[in-house]
Amino acid sequence: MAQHPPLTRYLVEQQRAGVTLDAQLLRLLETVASACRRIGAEVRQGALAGVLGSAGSENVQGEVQKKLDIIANEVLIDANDWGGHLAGMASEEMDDVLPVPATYPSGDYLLLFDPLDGSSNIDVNVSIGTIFSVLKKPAHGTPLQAADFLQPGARQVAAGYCLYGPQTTLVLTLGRGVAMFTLDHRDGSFVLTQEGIQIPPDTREFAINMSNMRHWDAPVKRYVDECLAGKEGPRGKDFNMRWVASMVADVHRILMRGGIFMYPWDRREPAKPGKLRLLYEANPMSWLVEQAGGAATNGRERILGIQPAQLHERVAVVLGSRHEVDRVTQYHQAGDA
Ligand SMILES: O=P(O)(O)OC[C@H]1O[C@](O)(COP(=O)(O)O)[C@@H](O)[C@@H]1O
Ligand SMILES: [Mg+2]
Ligand SMILES: [Mg+2]
Repeated sequence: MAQHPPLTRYLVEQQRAGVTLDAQLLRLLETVASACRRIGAEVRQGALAGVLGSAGSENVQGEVQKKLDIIANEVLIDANDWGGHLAGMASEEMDDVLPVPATYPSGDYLLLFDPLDGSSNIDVNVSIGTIFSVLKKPAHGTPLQAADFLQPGARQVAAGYCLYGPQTTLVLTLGRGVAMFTLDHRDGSFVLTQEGIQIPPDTREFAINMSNMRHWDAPVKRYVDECLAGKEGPRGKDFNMRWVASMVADVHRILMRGGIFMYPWDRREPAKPGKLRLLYEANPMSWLVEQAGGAATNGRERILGIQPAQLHERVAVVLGSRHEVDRVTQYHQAGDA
């Protein structure tokens, strides 16, 4: 293998090594990568391309959409809806699922995405990204329906994200470990720069939005209090804290050097299980983290085992270094007992 093989070569070698990767899935992954390259180009142009600021609209979840949320969503749709590899798409920014238009051949796969993660960071030039998840369309022979997308994360066939930061980085799993590709801006190719990424099981770094502390449940408060107590506390070591407010950047840091990320349920909107979306954010990130030897739960159960009941379902998220995630999960389970 060349020192930095391009994405296509990596995919073909995965296929040869026994990963189930048919021609449609191969095209899908290439297409998502090239859509991310285009989104990344818009991000880099920023004010020069007039892509910053609010779009003046709201998505189905009542969140104000930024111009880039909409642009990224459109780029992903335009790139994917004609190629014969997809049956349909679902996005954080679309109310309903989008079948491939009848004028184009339909494929076997479903693509789910958070087109632009970390929207609050767009206008301040902080890392943002695109998160994606791929499922197989159930073979029921009837037209595409929203229920086709309601599969537990354990059934994903591919998942990843593209981080638009100081470098543009594509991170991917096909169920055999996690690989990272860096965009070579000189020729526009994603090349393999790291394989077999492993998250250390222990960490001294946690990520949570501390401003919500007064709204947390007791197990989360206990865990963070113990971290804050440092060397003198029950953990016997000092912890550091990081919070980018772009899940994609926080998860990338954890894949690179370990840590724990939490966006738990809180009392602000008690009817919502959490802020993050199960299908577009939690499932793909949880699979990546598990594939890198980490763990991901909603505080009580494995995220990848959750049967989704609706498209835009939310979930509490605790993911990262295995021993820390286990600890937070045990604190919840002890509280429930
Ligand atoms: O602003 P808060 O409450 O800290 O939330 C930050 C979280 O919200 C998100 O930005 C949600 O993603 P979107 O930008 O796709 O809505 C996560 O990326 C991040 O972890
Ligand atoms: Mg997001
Ligand atoms: Mg988003």
